[in-house]
Amino acid sequence: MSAAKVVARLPPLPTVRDLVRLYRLRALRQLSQNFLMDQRLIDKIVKVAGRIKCGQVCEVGPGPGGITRAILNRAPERLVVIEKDHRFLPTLEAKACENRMEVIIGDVMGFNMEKCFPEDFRKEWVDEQPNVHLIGNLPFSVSTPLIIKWLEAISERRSAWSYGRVGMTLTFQKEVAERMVAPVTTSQRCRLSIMCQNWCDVRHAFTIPGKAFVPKPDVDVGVVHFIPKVEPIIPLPFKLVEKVVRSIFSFRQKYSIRGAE
Ligand SMILES: C[S@@+](CC[C@H](N)C(=O)[O-])C[C@H]1O[C@@H](n2cnc3c(N)ncnc32)[C@H](O)[C@@H]1O
Repeated sequence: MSAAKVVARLPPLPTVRDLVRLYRLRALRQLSQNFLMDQRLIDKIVKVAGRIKCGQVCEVGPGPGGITRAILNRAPERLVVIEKDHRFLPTLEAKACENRMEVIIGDVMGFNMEKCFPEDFRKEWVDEQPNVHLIGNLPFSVSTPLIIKWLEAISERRSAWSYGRVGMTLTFQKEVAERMVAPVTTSQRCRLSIMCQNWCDVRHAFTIPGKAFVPKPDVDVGVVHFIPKVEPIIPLPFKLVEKVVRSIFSFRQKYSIRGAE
């Protein structure tokens, strides 16, 4: 028998017309609905997350499920998705039926993320590295408050975060992504740079042009990868670091010192 290469045949990504037809969908601006339609870029985001096979994954804002499908293709042990817009429920549930996937319809802002990761998630550790991931093409409207909330969870080593090792692959407005990774001497250095870099190793993996989304946002998008540090640079409580950094930057701003936020 010839060793013919078996290629998994996946249905094509929904086109904008499909989306409109399937959900009678109008992208909701208030939910920052900009859908990524480029399969190559979707795969690239999931690749940045690293080793997902047999891991625990949580996706925020799956929408019609383009990234969800790319995650499922990498065979995680379990995937939990959290989506606020109930119009996506039928499509997401259809995916969930065939896979180890759970769909939660709700607001991620008020959601206790620890619920996404099971008690025994430590079983997934490989060479002392847990295979636990948080992935999301985040809604711009809540992306910065969300990362602050998750950094606080990492700093307090809460439940699934308690070992401080949940890797995060998330999207932000390109400018915000650049500020997150800004080194000390640059003008982009701000409060967010210090907060992110204190608890995580942060990398701006790549930029997605606005035109890759439907509808097209006014800005380009940066994909940022966070690996929580085992120990923070400043080993103080989150709120205290936040307060100190805030006052330093408001001082810099007041006296017009370069690099103030
Ligand atoms: C930028 S879109 C990304 C959609 C899809 N993942 C993609 O890449 O094409 C953001 C998604 O997050 C959802 N969303 C917005 N606010 C949310 C919230 N507070 N909680 C959960 N999901 C939210 C939106 O409905 C939308 O599906």
